[in-house]
Amino acid sequence: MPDDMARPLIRERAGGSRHLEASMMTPSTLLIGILGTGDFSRSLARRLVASGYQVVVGSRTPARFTALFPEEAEVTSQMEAANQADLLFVAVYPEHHSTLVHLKPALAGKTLVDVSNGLQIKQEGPSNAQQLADLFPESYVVKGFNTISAWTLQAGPRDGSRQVFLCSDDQNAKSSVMQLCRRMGFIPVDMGLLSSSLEIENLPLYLFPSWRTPIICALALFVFFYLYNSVRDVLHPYVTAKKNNLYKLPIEIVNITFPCVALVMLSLVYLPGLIAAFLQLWWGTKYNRFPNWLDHWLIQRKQFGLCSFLCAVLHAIYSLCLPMRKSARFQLINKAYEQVNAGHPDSWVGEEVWRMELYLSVGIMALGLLSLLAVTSLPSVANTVNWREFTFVQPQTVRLQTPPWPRPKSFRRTPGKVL
Ligand SMILES: NC(=O)C1=CN([C@@H]2O[C@H](COP(=O)(O)OP(=O)(O)OC[C@H]3O[C@@H](n4cnc5c(N)ncnc54)[C@H](OP(=O)(O)O)[C@@H]3O)[C@@H](O)[C@H]2O)C=CC1
Ligand SMILES: [Fe+3]
Repeated sequence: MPDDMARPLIRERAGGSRHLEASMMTPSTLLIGILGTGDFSRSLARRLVASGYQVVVGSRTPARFTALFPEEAEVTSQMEAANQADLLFVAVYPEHHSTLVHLKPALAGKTLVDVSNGLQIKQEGPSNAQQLADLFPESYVVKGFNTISAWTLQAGPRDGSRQVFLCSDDQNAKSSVMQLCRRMGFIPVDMGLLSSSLEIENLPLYLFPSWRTPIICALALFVFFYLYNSVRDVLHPYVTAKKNNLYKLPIEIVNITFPCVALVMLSLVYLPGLIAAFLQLWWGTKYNRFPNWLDHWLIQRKQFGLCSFLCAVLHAIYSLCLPMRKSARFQLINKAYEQVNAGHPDSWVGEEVWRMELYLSVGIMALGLLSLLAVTSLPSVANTVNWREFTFVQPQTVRLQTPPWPRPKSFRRTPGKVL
């Protein structure tokens, strides 16, 4: 039995376990074309080949780029690719779409996937996809894949961005692209008709869309509490007792401001849920739509929570670093005492204290941000690791797609027999 135990449950192909996904799929008869040989095209070709598709790439100068594509993909002229392929990705910048018009007869009746992105957010159409549809009225244009980077395509959909937003005026064309999308390991999201393409093209241009309000909120609260604490702990003692507490501004005041912000932000995580529950009780139904502001607030609860967590982490780091500051202060005061004792009344210690406070607060801030970065990048690192390589459990796709073994006799095909 030792030999049996040593044999792996899932047999590796010559190319290694990374090809497992492709090997489990039925060989596709669909020939996928890609126009353009840029970064996106190369990554897409790799992904399609790995997903079991036949790929033909159309280039203006095919000989120059053949070596950059996987062996299984054929690199040929644009016309040849347009003639051969059943479905084509247009991986060419939108300003060059018009240079493809000579392919119109070859592309008639075929599905064109427009992957292009805009350079700036557009509020009004026509979108790139609509312009492409106007250029090729006899083809079926599907908008999609523009939110997936060339890097994600190449690495495989293991990190967070797995959703592919698709839209088209032709239901069949959209369905075939959705199927292709699933086989490549992505999750298609149907966005309806081609008129939604403007929205899809704008998506990658929004920078952290759901973070804006929570970050503005956190900053506004920080400023408010910082001013309040400065007035209470620095200005008030100065006015009433002529006590100089200015040294507290860079570290101590910041340190007591963070928990205030963290607590208020945490309450902002729970508050919209309570308001929503109250509204539902008030209406007596859960089928009414919430007002827009509440809807947005509910969606951004995670970001509010993470901002609150950031403030709590910074507070913890500041608190841990306070003893460090106290010992440095002690040493400085000691030096000042020695200087005064030695007959130098104009001591430089005041300036030194300021410098020390400044360095310390900048250092602590950097430390806090770095630790937060490390914490937030952990989930994506965890996603990038291929856990299958560490487990002995067969992935579900394998169990679902391998036929039962040994097959019942009645299911076996007799070679040469016409059914
Ligand atoms: N890179 C990315 O991560 C992403 C890119 N996209 C979209 O994919 C499309 C392609 O992007 P990308 O691959 O990065 O761009 P590249 O500049 O790397 O490639 C563009 C390709 O277009 C082809 N092309 C065809 N006609 C022309 C022409 N007249 N002038 C210049 N080039 C032409 C060229 O191939 P050849 O010379 O062989 O004809 C060229 O390699 C763009 O619309 C972009 O918005 C979308 C999401 C992510
Ligand atoms: Fe505390």
